[in-house]
Amino acid sequence: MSTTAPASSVSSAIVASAANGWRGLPVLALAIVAVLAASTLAPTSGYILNIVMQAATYAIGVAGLVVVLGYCGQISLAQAAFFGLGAYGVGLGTTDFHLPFFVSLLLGVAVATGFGIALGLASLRLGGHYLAMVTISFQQIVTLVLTNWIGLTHGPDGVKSIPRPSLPGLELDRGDRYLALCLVALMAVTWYAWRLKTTRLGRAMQAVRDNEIAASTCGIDVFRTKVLAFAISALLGGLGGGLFAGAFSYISPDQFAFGESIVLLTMALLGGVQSPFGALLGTTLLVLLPEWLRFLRNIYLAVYGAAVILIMVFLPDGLWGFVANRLRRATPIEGTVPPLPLLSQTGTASSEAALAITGLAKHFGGLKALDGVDLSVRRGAVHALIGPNGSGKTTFINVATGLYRPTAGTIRLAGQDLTTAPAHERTRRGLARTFQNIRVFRGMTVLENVMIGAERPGNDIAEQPALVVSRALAALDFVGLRADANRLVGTLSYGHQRYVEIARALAGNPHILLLDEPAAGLNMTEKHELGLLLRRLKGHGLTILIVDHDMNLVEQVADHITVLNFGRRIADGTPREVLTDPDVIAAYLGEPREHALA
Ligand SMILES: Nc1ncnc2c1ncn2[C@@H]1O[C@H](COP(=O)(O)OP(=O)(O)OP(=O)(O)O)[C@@H](O)[C@H]1O
Repeated sequence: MSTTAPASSVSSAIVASAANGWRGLPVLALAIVAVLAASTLAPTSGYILNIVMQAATYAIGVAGLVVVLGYCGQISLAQAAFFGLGAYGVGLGTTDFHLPFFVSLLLGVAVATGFGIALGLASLRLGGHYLAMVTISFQQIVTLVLTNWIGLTHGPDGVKSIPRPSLPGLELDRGDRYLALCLVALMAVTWYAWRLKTTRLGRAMQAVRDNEIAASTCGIDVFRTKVLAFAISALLGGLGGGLFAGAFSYISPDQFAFGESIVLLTMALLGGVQSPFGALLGTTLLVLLPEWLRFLRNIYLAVYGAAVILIMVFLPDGLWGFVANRLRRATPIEGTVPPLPLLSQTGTASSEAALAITGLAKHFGGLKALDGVDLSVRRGAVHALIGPNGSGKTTFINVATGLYRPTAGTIRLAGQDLTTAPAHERTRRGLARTFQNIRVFRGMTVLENVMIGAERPGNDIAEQPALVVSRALAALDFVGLRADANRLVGTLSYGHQRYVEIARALAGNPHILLLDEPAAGLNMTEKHELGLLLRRLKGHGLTILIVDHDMNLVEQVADHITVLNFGRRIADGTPREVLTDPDVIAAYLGEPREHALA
């Protein structure tokens, strides 16, 4: 079957870049060797060493912000708290509990990660500013505990004489060697964060950042993704803090207070929060800038602040983002790919119900947006749902796809009851949709958008990165957007963004596709092209439920029509039966459709 065919006919470099970040591993290995060699030239103690050590350990913590904020879009103002938990893990573990350095580091990182998961769990109920407030509160609690639980933390006096580690045959007590350890950890973390962006989890995070609702209807478990982002971010914060404690041998609560979280956030934003290289750049600059500007004596803080504000106002993507955007080239992807599996289906409808909905009701307070609607979409058929504005069509699609909980009724997909299943679970079972108001992932390329569709849990190739790329390219081929694969999706026209949504849905090889007003906002030419596309899909036997006001489009493709009015079903049958129905003419059409009468 075509689904298991290799993607070798597509440029392997493109497939690798889009699907597999392991390619950076040899570079990482070389860089580590270079750093180890260069570190022998570093001073064993002193000012320069301390500055570089500070930048390296901070940058590890800032990489955590890249994951949680840059990739996943969740504002965390508690990174200094995680940094502090890692630092105190090492500080207290090595001095008071006499544990080996690396065991203490592991404990500190584990505690930080545990609290990171707990904060992530808060995202189930809270989002945006409220979640940010929770992270601030957590930050303050950690500072208070570090300051006031004197019996454990030594309070404001902090922890002194923190030792550095030693490995068999390698004494890391010397400054240059410990610096080498920090730099190796930094490079590994930077590589990991960079690679994460091109993995399935990284794409899921970016999808959640760009559009949570669309992400959930692409099969992404939004809550789990956020918790993972918080966990990884806290883990990296704890790691940076643990190494920081060993670097300076003394820690105190004020080093991990709220102000430091702001400093870490500023580092990420200044360099470019969507790239670990940006975070590295921002951290290096913010550690070095105050040192460089010291000759300005009393006004250096003002100049420093002004420089940071100017850069952030005029370069909203940060310094790295600014350069990366300039260098971005949307090169087309050459080569052939296996066709979409749906193209091998037959074009005949069966009597079996792909989607069976009975007695569906959705009430918003006293408003009955849906009131006991029955609707059955036959496998292989194109079923249209029409009705006047406000009759409940979009609500129907939202309830069917799990974005709204129904007030009453049942929803069965291929015989399975999904009435209470969350949106991502329905997508896993093969339900795909597009939106009336386009919902694409704006920070990502066209190809990445469609890859997220191909990675739908339950899709046969979801776990195989190279095949995900070729499936996404096949879907783009189908809608005619292959040449735009490497463009940022937001640069496409409105009509083409709709096609990206359709390609995203098709790449997941769905059992049924729900199209919510696909012709809305399109011009006449685009509507004509959309009609042709839908006819091609119909020809391949894809089961489709389409909502639209464009009766020409509906007449072109529909095998069956259901009409809603005030949330109730007023007609259901073949296009000829429905479009000549006096109730439908009175409620919606205004006058009989000529084609239907012919
Ligand atoms: N989240 C919501 N909260 C409250 N009322 C809602 C909500 N969503 C929809 N409604 C109401 O439910 C009714 C049906 O709206 P819906 O958007 O489903 O209609 P529609 O048939 O899709 O309309 P249109 O063709 O204009 O898109 C409307 O009265 C609308 O105001």
